[in-house]
Amino acid sequence: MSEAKELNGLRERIDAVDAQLLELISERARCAEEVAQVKRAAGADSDLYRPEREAQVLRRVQAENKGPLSDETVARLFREIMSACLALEAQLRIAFLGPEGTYTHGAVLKHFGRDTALAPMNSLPDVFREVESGSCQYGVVPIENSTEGMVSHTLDLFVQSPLKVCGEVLVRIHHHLLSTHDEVEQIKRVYAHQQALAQCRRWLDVNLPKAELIALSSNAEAARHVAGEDGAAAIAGDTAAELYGLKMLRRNIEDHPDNTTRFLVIGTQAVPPSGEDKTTVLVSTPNRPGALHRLLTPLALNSVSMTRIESRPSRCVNWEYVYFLDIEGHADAAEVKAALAGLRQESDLFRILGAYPRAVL
Ligand SMILES: O=C(O)C(=O)C[C@]1(C(=O)O)C=C[C@@H](O)C=C1
Repeated sequence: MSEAKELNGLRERIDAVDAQLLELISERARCAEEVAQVKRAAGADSDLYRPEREAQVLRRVQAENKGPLSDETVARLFREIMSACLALEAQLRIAFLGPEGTYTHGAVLKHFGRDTALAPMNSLPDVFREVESGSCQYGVVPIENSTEGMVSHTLDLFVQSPLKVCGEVLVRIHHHLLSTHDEVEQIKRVYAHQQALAQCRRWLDVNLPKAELIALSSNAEAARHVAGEDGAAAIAGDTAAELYGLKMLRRNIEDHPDNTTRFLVIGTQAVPPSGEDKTTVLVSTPNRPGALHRLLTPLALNSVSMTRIESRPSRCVNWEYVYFLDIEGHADAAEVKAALAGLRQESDLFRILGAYPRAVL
């Protein structure tokens, strides 16, 4: 068979599959519209977005995937299908630390897909405020980075805010050298956020030892800047490259390849169990010997695993601290409930910040 004939045959098969896919995706979208009607009839208008259900759908398609596409790719495709289906039910507005093109913007797209309205904010307090006021239903904020540690500003904002944690997003931070030029040799100046310059220090020393390094307020700002400047490159991620139409001169130039940032989704919704969940609590204890030990004992007694503990000054009394605990399991699960009851007895301040699905993507 000639190549053209073989290609034609395969393309006919692809066309037929696409027609079926379109029919099935449309059928799925019609189901989502009906789901919205059922929710509205039950008065559950505000909770059209269901994080626990989305996590279950994504986990199921990954478990059932037989290839050749990777589990990650299949989940990403279904992420976008669900995002489009949800957009038929309601238009979500998501606040995040802007400008567009930041890694937080990347986290929003990864978690919610592309069918939401974006509300880039100038500061983390603005993100909390937008969600508290109801202008945005959800917000996405950075909470910790595997090399830089906690984002203490975010933790402090939780102490004052009534908002809940509705989800988590893990984003592998890959820094790329972006430019309008084709060759690294053409680059005389490199713009990026101070942290990104530091995280690519070794690569820059070896590959662009003579380039001037200029710190800007964000990597996205750097990408926007170089789009119009000769001899310049920015260090930024995929989202910024796409947004500003820049070429990837070199990919993954970070010195530590497994640099990951964890983001939290904040909102007003209490999320039911998804089957694989986490709970974040905020507690404080009086400052006396053995207080922290006593505080954590109920977790051990109920075989509940703590994955993280962070302390922050309480800002009410000098040398008194509040603790943020991440524990495995949903706050409604029997053993977690029992552990939290014990914890509550040992603490002055006790708040469940949220129980939410473990990150899937
Ligand atoms: O199952 C629901 O509650 C739906 O609204 C449907 C659906 C989906 O497309 O699968 C859409 C949005 C929700 O966030 C969860 C799932």
